Amino acid sequence: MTDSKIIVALDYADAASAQALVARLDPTLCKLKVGKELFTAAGPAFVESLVKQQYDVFLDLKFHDIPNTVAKACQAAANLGVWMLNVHASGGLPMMQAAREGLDKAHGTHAPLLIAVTVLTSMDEATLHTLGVQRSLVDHVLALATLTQQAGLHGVVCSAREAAMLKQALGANFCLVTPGIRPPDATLDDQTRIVTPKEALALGSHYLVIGRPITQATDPIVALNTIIKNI
Ligand SMILES: O=c1ccn([C@@H]2O[C@H](COP(=O)(O)O)[C@@H](O)[C@H]2O)c(=O)[nH]1
Repeated sequence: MTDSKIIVALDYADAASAQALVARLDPTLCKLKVGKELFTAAGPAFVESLVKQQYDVFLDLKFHDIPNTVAKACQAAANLGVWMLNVHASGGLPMMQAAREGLDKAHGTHAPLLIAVTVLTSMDEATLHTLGVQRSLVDHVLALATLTQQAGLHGVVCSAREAAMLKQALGANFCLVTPGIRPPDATLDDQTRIVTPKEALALGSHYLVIGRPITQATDPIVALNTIIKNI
């Protein structure tokens, strides 16, 4: 277990490419995130291999289904030994409560942190409105995060732009995990609600999820160390 606040998103097409980077990293330097691309390609065995290499692993599969299915999926994820996993808050209170209860049954005191995605950091307010959501993006994030806290989850995925507001509304212990992190000179890619690493921590993010600014850099280790130095 490292106290690093950086979670490197291992968004690779296969286990070999991901492992090539992992072998150059150090579990004391950062945590790792496995998302839909790598999990679909490499499966649970690769997640377990990262855990065996002493990494804290965030399994970012964003479960969203009927409560029973999500509860069982969370149990299966917990059995891989991951440090954190997530569901979509828009699955609603019964789904999130079932997820939490599923984890309680699976792992007792060693249960992973369970968090919920509010509004994806790629999404802006106009896109949110096309889904029929009429309130502002910030109000929607707050409503989903409040529901997540009511369900007894440990925190949320949000943009660091919403971190200060959520910290004030839901308390300093409610975990804020923020993707959409971009160093000052980085490209936006498909993210819209971006924040620099230093600013994200100042705003109250507990963990920064960083993918392409590290993985697509000419030298990912140099990119990671530069970010660490700047924060
Ligand atoms: O709202 C969200 C939720 C998850 N993500 C994930 O984080 C990383 C970000 O990667 P970058 O390359 O730094 O953009 C990626 O794995 C997403 O699936 C997110 O971006 N936003």
